[in-house]
Amino acid sequence: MKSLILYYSHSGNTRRLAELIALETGGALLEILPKTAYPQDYTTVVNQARRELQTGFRPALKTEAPDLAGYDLLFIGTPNWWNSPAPPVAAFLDRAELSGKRIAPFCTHGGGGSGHIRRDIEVLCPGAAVLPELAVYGGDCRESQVRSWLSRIQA
Ligand SMILES: Cc1cc2nc3c(=O)[nH]c(=O)nc-3n(C[C@H](O)[C@H](O)[C@H](O)COP(=O)(O)O)c2cc1C
Repeated sequence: MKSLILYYSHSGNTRRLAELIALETGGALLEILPKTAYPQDYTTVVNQARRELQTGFRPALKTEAPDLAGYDLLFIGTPNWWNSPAPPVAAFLDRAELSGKRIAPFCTHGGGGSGHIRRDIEVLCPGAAVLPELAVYGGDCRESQVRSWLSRIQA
């Protein structure tokens, strides 16, 4: 079974989790990059993200949509931004044709868990089977946690 691990990461936590999932599954990694990087300053990015999420803004992406035809399982990773997927992830999913795919969401967060990320991904991916998510606190990802999630979702 071929899998692809797509993710956006602002400060590196979700990237590290994506890399661990790639190691455990042998799947390919693809980082979703916005054309304009988000500011590093925490308060600035928090306010920008709140505005974008309130208005449903979709940033332009540097990452081109790959051909997803050969993949049965797509891992979709995002930081928890205001309980939602980060706008670059929503922008990617908005354009992708994912009907009939299995989607495994994963996120990192600052204490709020996965918020409504899984539900938002379901709305963004009509016709896809969205599996239970993995939510990891900050950079605290452990092989054992990833392995038990992978076995739970039969990846
Ligand atoms: C714009 C923004 C909004 C955030 N909102 C939340 C939130 O609502 N709940 C939460 O638990 N953590 C929140 N966080 C913390 C991040 O989810 C957490 O630090 C995450 O691990 C960052 O992942 P990254 O390093 O891959 O960017 C927020 C962080 C940012 C920058």
